[in-house]
Amino acid sequence: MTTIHVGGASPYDVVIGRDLADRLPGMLGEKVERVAFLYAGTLGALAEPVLDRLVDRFEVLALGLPDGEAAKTAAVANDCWEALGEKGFTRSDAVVTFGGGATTDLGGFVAASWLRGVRVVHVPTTLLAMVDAAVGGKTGVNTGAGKNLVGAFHEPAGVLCDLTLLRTLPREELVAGLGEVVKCGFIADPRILELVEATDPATLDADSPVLEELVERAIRVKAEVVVADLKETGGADGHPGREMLNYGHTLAHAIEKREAYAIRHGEAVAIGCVYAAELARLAGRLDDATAARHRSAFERVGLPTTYDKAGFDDLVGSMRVDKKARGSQLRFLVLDGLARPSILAGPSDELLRAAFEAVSR
Ligand SMILES: NC(=O)c1ccc[n+]([C@@H]2O[C@H](COP(=O)([O-])OP(=O)(O)OC[C@H]3O[C@@H](n4cnc5c(N)ncnc54)[C@H](O)[C@@H]3O)[C@@H](O)[C@H]2O)c1
Ligand SMILES: O=C(O)C(=O)C[C@@H](O)[C@H](O)[C@H](O)COP(=O)(O)O
Ligand SMILES: [Zn+2]
Repeated sequence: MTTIHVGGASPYDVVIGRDLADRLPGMLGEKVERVAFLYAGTLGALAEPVLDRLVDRFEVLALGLPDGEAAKTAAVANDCWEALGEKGFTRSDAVVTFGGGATTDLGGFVAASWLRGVRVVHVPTTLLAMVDAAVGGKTGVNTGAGKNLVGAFHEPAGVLCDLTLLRTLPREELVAGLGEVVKCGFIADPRILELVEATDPATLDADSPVLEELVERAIRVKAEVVVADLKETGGADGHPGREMLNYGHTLAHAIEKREAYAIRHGEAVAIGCVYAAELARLAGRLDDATAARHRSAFERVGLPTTYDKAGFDDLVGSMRVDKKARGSQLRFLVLDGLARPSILAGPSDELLRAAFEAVSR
């Protein structure tokens, strides 16, 4: 078992290991009386051991949520608020989330907004949620205009990454999670890329020690970044700060919207990172070999690196509501080299299009 401490004004621990359900009540603390257990509704059987531990110690309100991205709506958040209101949840009560990143984002947002903020502990059940969504306090829902446009920063009181929960995760979901892991390799920890390149991707499963190392490394990357710049206001000396975690996401979120969320987030991130690498290469900021390594690393684990050529105009429209945009200016997180994140502000239409050609099919 490994514990990664995430410092800052509201510090917490991310515990990574196996069969961790017994640790959950302790993470909630002594003062909590009632717990709202917000879980992905399709995962009832998987949630049972965790729910049992909660029922032993707390009064529990269990709310099954719609599966995946369908949970990330204002309407679902509202249903949760109404349920908490009916039970009279107070500020000394807490939320526990159990599911993938869509569940932790929605549940985190409910916790952030109920009474302006109650404790939340995340129990992520996908690789993606373990290495990314459950850590760092970004919570939120989608709107008609795009992804994650309403939300709040609300750090968890703890995160429990029980790798045994990944045993039932479909292969494509595990692969999607590797998209965010490989992203961390490019922005901050090249050892991640070496591990991915040296390992047969088929062996990366819930019981793989290499997967465990990848999980730990990706969480360390995220923890270090969010401690330095929780609210994404930027780092010192022009360093992009937390925006570095958004590598590949400008295009990724636009693709997800265009696909009505039928593409997995991690898949879209892979395409988005290859696109960002092409932008940087064509702008003369990234060498050819590192750009090519993007394509090979994401493809090696089974992720897509190309997208429908016809989508360009629609995607550019959606990218304009990306949170990194300022006024009419698009801003992209790019690399000036391996693990050297920086910002490309106001790229020309020609550059946007040329880079898109390189990822088009
Ligand atoms: N807040 C953040 O910092 C952050 C970071 C990255 C991603 N995200 C968000 O996370 C979401 C993507 O998360 P995701 O990839 O986990 O997708 P998801 O939550 O949609 O889960 C994917 C699918 O896996 C199923 N599933 C989950 N755990 C399972 C298990 N153990 N066994 C069997 N099936 C299981 C779910 O029911 C769902 O159908 C996106 O909405 C993305 O925007 C947020
Ligand atoms: O934690 C962050 O910061 C990230 O950007 C991590 C991303 O992987 C994640 O998908 C996040 O939800 C994107 O946030 P958004 O601010 O672009 O909505
Ligand atoms: Zn992401």
